[in-house]
Amino acid sequence: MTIESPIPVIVNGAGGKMGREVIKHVSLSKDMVLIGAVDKNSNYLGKDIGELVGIGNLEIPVINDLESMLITATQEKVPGVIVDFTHPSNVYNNIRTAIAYGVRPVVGTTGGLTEEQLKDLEEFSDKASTGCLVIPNFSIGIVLLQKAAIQASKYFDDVEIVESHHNHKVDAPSGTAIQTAQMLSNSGKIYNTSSKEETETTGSSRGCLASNNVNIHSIRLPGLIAHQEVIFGSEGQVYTLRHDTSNRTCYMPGVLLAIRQVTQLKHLVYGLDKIL
Ligand SMILES: NC(=O)C1=CN([C@@H]2O[C@H](COP(=O)(O)OP(=O)(O)OC[C@H]3O[C@@H](n4cnc5c(N)ncnc54)[C@H](OP(=O)(O)O)[C@@H]3O)[C@@H](O)[C@H]2O)C=CC1
Ligand SMILES: O=C(O)C1=N[C@H](C(=O)O)C[C@H](O)C1
Repeated sequence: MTIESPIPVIVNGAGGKMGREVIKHVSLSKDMVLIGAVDKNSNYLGKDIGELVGIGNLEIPVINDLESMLITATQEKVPGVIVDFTHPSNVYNNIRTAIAYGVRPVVGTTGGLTEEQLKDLEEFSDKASTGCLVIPNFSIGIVLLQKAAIQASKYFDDVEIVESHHNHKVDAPSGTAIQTAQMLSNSGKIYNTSSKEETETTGSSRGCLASNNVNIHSIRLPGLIAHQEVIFGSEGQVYTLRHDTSNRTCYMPGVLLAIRQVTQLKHLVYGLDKIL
């Protein structure tokens, strides 16, 4: 019987809301070993990440130097994985740098990749034969909502998305809403053509127009975590699909699955639905 080495995992954005959950769950997973915690927030630098997230000393200080962490990962027996929950402004560079070092990225950060950048990363990952997962939403509930929305879109020609998040979110619309609109558009259908030509008295009252004319509306309020409604309408009826996040642990089964799956991949995959 061969005993497989645990997957070495680095968490980037380790001190943030998502990073802290990932640290806890990776530390509890027998087939993974946490080797590093990166965060640029100076409040966390030098502190032990285990102490910071409340699970006891792990002897892993938070550092700000991503590249030196990636070099450390290359010295491990098996290829490492880096989980990124940071900020839209740096995510493209983080992914490229990780792939260049042969460390597989699992990316949850939203709002930071243009279509061109995603395409470039696809090519780069392919050339390097290094797996990469870019996942706008790690919850199973959203995957199921999106599947139901694709079904419903065969019968409804009018649809709008309302996404609501906590007021610390920096990107709008949410990555999940953009992905949902893209999924609804894969059929080629152009939505909402029945609406009258409109005048917006105050700017953007009708939200933004995403793929194939799907409107997305973004709400930001304290007290919210992450919520999405996909609302279909036709003559005499409204059909609403809704997902609510009450706790960030809902993302963790998806994150752990992604860490395991990315080690088996040699190219970039977009979306949790593709690896379930
Ligand atoms: N895919 C999914 O299922 C989910 C995705 N997300 C996405 O994940 C991202 C993070 O969310 P969340 O944890 O709530 O955000 P937080 O702001 O709570 O955490 C992000 C952390 O990363 C740090 N950071 C910012 N820039 C860098 C950098 N260049 N290098 C290293 N660390 C950095 C931040 O520091 P500082 O405080 O100084 O900015 C902070 O400590 C967002 O894009 C969000 O939309 C969130 C939930 C689920
Ligand atoms: O910032 C968040 O919180 C979330 N971001 C992701 C997104 O933009 O879709 C996923 C989830 O909605 C939570």
